[in-house]
Amino acid sequence: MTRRSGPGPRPSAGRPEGSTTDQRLLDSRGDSGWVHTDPWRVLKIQAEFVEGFNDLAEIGPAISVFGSARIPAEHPAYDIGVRVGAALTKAGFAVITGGGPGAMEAANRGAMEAGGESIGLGIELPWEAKLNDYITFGLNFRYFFVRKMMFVKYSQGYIVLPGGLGTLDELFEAMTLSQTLKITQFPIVLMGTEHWRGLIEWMQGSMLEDARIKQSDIDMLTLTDDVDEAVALMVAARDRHG
Ligand SMILES: C/C(=C\CNc1ncnc2c1ncn2[C@@H]1O[C@H](COP(=O)(O)O)[C@@H](O)[C@H]1O)CO
Repeated sequence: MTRRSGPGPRPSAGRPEGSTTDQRLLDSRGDSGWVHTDPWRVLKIQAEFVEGFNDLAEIGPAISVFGSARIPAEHPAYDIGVRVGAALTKAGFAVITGGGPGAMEAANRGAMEAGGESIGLGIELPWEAKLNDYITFGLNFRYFFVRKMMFVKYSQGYIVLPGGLGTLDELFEAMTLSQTLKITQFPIVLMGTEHWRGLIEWMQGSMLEDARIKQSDIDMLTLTDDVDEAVALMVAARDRHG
C-alpha cells in the first residue's frame, strides 16, 4: 500500500508490469504453484489491513461518496459531486472516495476547496490509476476487498452518485451489510433520481414481488436530487448516534 499526504507527487501503485496483486491472488486457475504461495499472501493482506487501520484511525466523522469514474468535469453529475463534497465539509464531515477520476474527483474537489479533509482510498488497477489532485490524505490499496472494508469501517454513511459496476458493488455491499445487521444506523443516499429510479423500480417489481427482499431493504435507500437533503440525512444520523 502506498500513501500520500497533501498535494504533491502522487504515489504510483507500486506494481510490476503486466498484472496487479488482486489478479495474482484471484486469477490463477490451473497453476498449482500459486497454491503454495497463497498462504504467504496472507501476510501482505494482513499488512494492508494493519496500515489502513493505523492510517485511518484518527479521522473524524466521515462520509464516503461513490460514483462513476468515467464522467468528465463538464458532466452535470460532476457539479453535484463537487457540491456534495463541499456540503459534507461544511457539515463537519471528512469526505472519503475511491480517489479516482470522475465523481470521486468531484467530491474530493468540493471537500478540498471547502477546506475540509479529503481522503482518497485508491486501488491498484491494470492501467495507470493515480489518485486525483484534490486529496489531502491518500492511500493506494492492492486488494479491493481490503479497501472496500475501509470505506465501510471509516464512514458513517454513503452518498452514491450515478455510476457503473464499481459503484453498484460498493452500494450493494453496504446494503447487504445493513440487511444482515453487520452495520447499523448507516444512511445510504442515492443522488440522481433519473439514474436510480429504474433500479429501485426493478427491485420493487422483481426482487420484492418475488419475496427475495423485504420492503425494509428498499427503505434503507433515500433517493434524492437535493444535496442539502442528502447531507441533512447524514447529519441527522450523526446527531442521533454520536
Ligand atoms: C476508469 C478509469 C480509472 C478508474 N479508476 C478508479 N480509481 C479508483 N476507484 C475506482 C476506479 N474505477 C472504479 N473505482 C471504484 O468503483 C467506483 C466507480 O466505478 P464505476 O464502475 O465507474 O461506477 C468508485 O466509487 C471507486 O471506488 C480511467 O479514467
